[in-house]
Amino acid sequence: MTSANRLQAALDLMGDLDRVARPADAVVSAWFRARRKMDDRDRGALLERLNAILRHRARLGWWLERHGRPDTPRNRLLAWLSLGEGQPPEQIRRQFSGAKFAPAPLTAQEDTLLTKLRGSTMVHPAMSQEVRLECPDWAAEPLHRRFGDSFEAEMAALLTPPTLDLRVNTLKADRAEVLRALEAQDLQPEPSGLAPQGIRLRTRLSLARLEPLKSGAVEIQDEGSQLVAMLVEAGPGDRVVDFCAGAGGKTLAIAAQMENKGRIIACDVNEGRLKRASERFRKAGVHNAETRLLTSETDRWVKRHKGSFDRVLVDAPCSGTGTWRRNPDARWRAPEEQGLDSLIALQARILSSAARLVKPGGRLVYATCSLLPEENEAQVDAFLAAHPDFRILPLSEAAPGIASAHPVHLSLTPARHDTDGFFAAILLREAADPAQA
Ligand SMILES: C[S@@+](CC[C@H](N)C(=O)[O-])C[C@H]1O[C@@H](n2cnc3c(N)ncnc32)[C@H](O)[C@@H]1O
Repeated sequence: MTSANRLQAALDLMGDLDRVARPADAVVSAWFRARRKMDDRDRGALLERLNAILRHRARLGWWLERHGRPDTPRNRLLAWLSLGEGQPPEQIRRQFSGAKFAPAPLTAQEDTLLTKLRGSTMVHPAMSQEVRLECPDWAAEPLHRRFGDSFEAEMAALLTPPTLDLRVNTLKADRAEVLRALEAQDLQPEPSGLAPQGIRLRTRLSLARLEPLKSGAVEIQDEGSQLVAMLVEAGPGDRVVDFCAGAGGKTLAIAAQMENKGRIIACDVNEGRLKRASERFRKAGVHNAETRLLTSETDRWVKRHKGSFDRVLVDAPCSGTGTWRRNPDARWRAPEEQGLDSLIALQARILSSAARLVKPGGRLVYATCSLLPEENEAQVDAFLAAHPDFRILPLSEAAPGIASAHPVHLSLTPARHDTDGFFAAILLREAADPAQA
């Protein structure tokens, strides 16, 4: 592809992203599926540019507004080429040639925009802190409250490109063996600092090159997510529920901890995700997991299985504020679709319903990939106030090796831990007979 063809491809994809109200990664996957023949290098370059534009969305919008131009894919791309890539107007003009598979020539207004942007840098002193740090209005107040003096550092960390984290599937391989295989491919793998089965890759690569991924010896999973699954501490033979299992990322990690013994039930209200989970179980060699589609969090199945499980994980639907490194577009979508308040109410209902499944003496883990206190500790406090038969197991007792950003619960933040933002609270149900405890 020529550089002009790559720009036209970026415009097509940005147009789809603006039109389709779905997460960027889903839109991008669909777009590439329809263009399977695209060269790996073109694909990599396109993705890199697109992600950079997504990570600079507020700042690019600020510049367009300053110069009285609407925030369209074309204007955004022009502003990016000028401010982000430092391309001079004449170079941009040459690529917007109107030739086949190249963008249409610049209009007079677009040309003026480039002239005005020439010599400016991405950040301007008149920008608010929120624009400079790409923090949407809906999340600014709770994030300031959560981070105080660390707000700037945490928001800046959320703007860095994510690393690629892998979890070794101990049903098929061990970490030393996978590390050796990745080293042999010259991928410079590093064992994760906190997750015992984690491996971090910092070199950019096409996933098609990752042999252990094809064989099911590793899964892609952020280190924070691996730690949440670890806190469930499910053992071989346990009966476990992963209540909001989605496509089974944490179910897979828990099943491996259980050495394929016992039973883990992956529940969700989304049939498509559970289908993907089943496929992943097969590929990973997991035999002790099954899926259960729920009609809602109060499905009759929950009532029928009250008090039946040793471990229950609630990986609740949330604002996803902790995953902005990976999903930069999520800032500008979620959770306005359903509203933060209704999301918080849903989390409370899910937690309280899933808690019924826990045996006396059993463990309930409530987790989110949110950084907002109202989805995390406030949610746990409200649950405990309404459920006196549960108490907290402090992280310092459950996993003393993890230096959390919260005194009692697991709280991982991008600036402190170089992981996605994650929260998890471990709740124990009092044993009916104190001797059981
Ligand atoms: C954070 S995601 C789960 C991610 C998954 N555990 C993983 O590790 O890959 C939250 C999940 O909650 C599910 N969900 C939403 N409402 C629910 C409800 N009322 N009951 C159960 N699950 C629900 C969503 O479909 C979504 O898959």
